[in-house]
Amino acid sequence: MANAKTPVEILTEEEAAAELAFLAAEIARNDELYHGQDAPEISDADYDALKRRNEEIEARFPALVRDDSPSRRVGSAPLPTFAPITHSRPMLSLDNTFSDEDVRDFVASVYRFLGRLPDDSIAFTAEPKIDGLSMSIRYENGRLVSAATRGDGTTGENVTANVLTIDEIPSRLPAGAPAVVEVRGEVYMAKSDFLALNEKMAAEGKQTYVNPRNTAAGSLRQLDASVTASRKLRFFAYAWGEMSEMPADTQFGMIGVLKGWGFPVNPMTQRLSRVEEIIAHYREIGLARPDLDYDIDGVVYKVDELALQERLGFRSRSPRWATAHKFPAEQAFTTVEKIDIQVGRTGALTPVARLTPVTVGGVVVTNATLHNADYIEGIGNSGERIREEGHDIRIGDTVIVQRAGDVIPQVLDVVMEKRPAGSVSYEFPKTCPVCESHAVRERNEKTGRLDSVTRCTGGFVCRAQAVEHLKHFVSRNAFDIEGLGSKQIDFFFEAEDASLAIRTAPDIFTLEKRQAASLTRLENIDGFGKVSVRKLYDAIDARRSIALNRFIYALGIRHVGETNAKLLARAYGTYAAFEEAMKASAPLSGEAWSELNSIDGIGEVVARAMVEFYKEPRNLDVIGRLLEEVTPQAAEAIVASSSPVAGKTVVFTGSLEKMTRDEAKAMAERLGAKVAGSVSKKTDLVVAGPGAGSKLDKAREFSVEVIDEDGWFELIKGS
Ligand SMILES: NC(=O)c1ccc[n+]([C@@H]2O[C@H](COP(=O)([O-])OP(=O)(O)OC[C@H]3O[C@@H](n4cnc5c(N)ncnc54)[C@H](O)[C@@H]3O)[C@@H](O)[C@H]2O)c1
Ligand SMILES: [Zn+2]
Repeated sequence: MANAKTPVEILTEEEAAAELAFLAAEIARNDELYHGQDAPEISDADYDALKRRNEEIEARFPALVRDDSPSRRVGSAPLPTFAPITHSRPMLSLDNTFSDEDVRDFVASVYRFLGRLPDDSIAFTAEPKIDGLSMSIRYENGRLVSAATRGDGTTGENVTANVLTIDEIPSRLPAGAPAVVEVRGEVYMAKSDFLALNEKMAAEGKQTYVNPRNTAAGSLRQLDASVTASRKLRFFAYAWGEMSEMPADTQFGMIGVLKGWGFPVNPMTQRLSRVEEIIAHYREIGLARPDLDYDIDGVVYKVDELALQERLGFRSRSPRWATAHKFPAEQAFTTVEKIDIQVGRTGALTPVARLTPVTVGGVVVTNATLHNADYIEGIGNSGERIREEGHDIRIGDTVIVQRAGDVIPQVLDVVMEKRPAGSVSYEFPKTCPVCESHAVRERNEKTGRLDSVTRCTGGFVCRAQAVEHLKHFVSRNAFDIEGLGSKQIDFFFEAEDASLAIRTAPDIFTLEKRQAASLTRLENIDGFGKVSVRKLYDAIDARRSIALNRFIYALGIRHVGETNAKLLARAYGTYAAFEEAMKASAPLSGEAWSELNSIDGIGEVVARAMVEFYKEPRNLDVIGRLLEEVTPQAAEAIVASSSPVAGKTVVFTGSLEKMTRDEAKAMAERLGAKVAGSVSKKTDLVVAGPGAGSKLDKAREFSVEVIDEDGWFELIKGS
């Protein structure tokens, strides 16, 4: 029996008929999923391949073309949930071209049809093909009266209420517009709005959407128009239906008219006449594509002169005067050759799929991130199933990879039919591949779910973590040592010679001393020279004194980023006080612990991470050696000593009416006060607005002075 791989040239008539029947049903099914449900099951490239196969077979066996052939149909039937609208003029599809050769053929066919010679110049417009859903919007006497989806090209769905919520679509036309106007174009969702929507869905623990096009279509076809209104849809006008009067006689002229009426039109639309110019514009739009805030899947060429369009006319499902030049698919099939594990600074184990190289949208892809163990198993961040039916990813699997712009390639799905017999599910390592320490997944105390990240417990023992730690230590917001970047760290870390090796941060500061006593000279090594070595030593020496917050940040404690490091430096003032407090917090109770937790901005997760860090003797050893070389400066005392709140610990609570919480905090800190998030024995003053609750009770318990906002302004008056 023939299959989709059998060359069309050798199909028997019987086989061809059977395959055409199969394709008609399969394409109709996918049309319904895509256009009807906004939930396609296969990629656009796969869908286009089915369509092409159908066309090729029909071209060889014209007598077998079926009445229900996909080459004669547009879209899918309108959903019965919406009232039907019969289009005054059909809304058709476009013929596709995939190569420069196809484009030349298209242009030649236009010349041929019109009986023109190649040196008669026929103008074409070239404009991006927006990946949204097409809409026909009817105006009578300047007022929007109805809006319809394309449906099956003849009958669409009445979505007037939904379309009225789209800001970019005018509900009235300016005076002077013809009595009947039908504007056609594409409703779409901006990529940025799509990402924001998905972020919101994820934050609410809801299922996220797959892509902007399906989301736009789904958002528009809502029975409740207020849902549509909340979705920020946009519009590009590029065509028209019934017009009681034509305001222009070219495609390009009509676009100008639509623009004048207040419709957004695409700024990359151009009028060109030579094929080479058309192809050059296609490349230009292709290059701009990753940076556009909306998805496009090709460039549409249309004969510019409307009189010529009329002469060229239509085929059953598309105009003869236009074609869509598609971009190469940004998805492709390849196989997973193996799965490697990378180890980061905090010990996170990240799986990476090594792929058989494949070109995706013009770029060769060899790797794809697999994020974590759950992702490989087919489980998303909130426990939901990802990929179709939660397919897991296995070594040897054929997968669909996708590249969108500069984003790291993703594995979109697994082709289950091609899974090798006897394949086994991937077993995530239980030990670190670099140091062989145990790798664990912590349990989130709040949700009870396992953390998605698997971590190496090796800490300083782990070479991978050690080298990433060093890179963090010298990074821009930490020690920022000029001439000591990621590349140099790799070199020094791997160096065998003891006078060159940098394995932990203190080694950076003993390098010059060790070198002075050694015969292996850094300046003789490729990539270094006398001058650059001297510069490096100077840069290192320049950091022997460093701001406390940078020092704390450089330690690379989990969850302690720049902001937290600043808060800690400010709260403790000196490194000695900071370290002492962290050690004293070890029991996770007592005064030091509650003081740590009362620092505004420092949450319990951060506090715990610091306590853990300071419990580890190896960390203390490294810090001890580091402090022999480096002096963290005491955090600048910002205390305006004359102010009545200088040196005091203040807590703001309740709803403040005369200042925002941030303002209050900044004001207090400027006056030398320390602002805490909760009331403890150490609190000197509580400023309470209306609705202050438990903090007020605490204040009474510790007999802390409580004042209201007015009292606060009275107190600091003049300072
Ligand atoms: N994955 C699937 O299962 C599946 C199923 C059906 C269709 N599809 C995809 O949908 C598309 C086919 O649908 P189609 O029949 O709408 O054909 P089409 O996308 O090839 O072209 C026609 C449509 O392009 C749109 N368009 C965007 N910008 C335009 C412009 N500047 N000028 C004119 N038209 C413009 C219009 O909405 C028009 O109806 C293909 O991309 C196909 O891959 C995918
Ligand atoms: Zn390790």
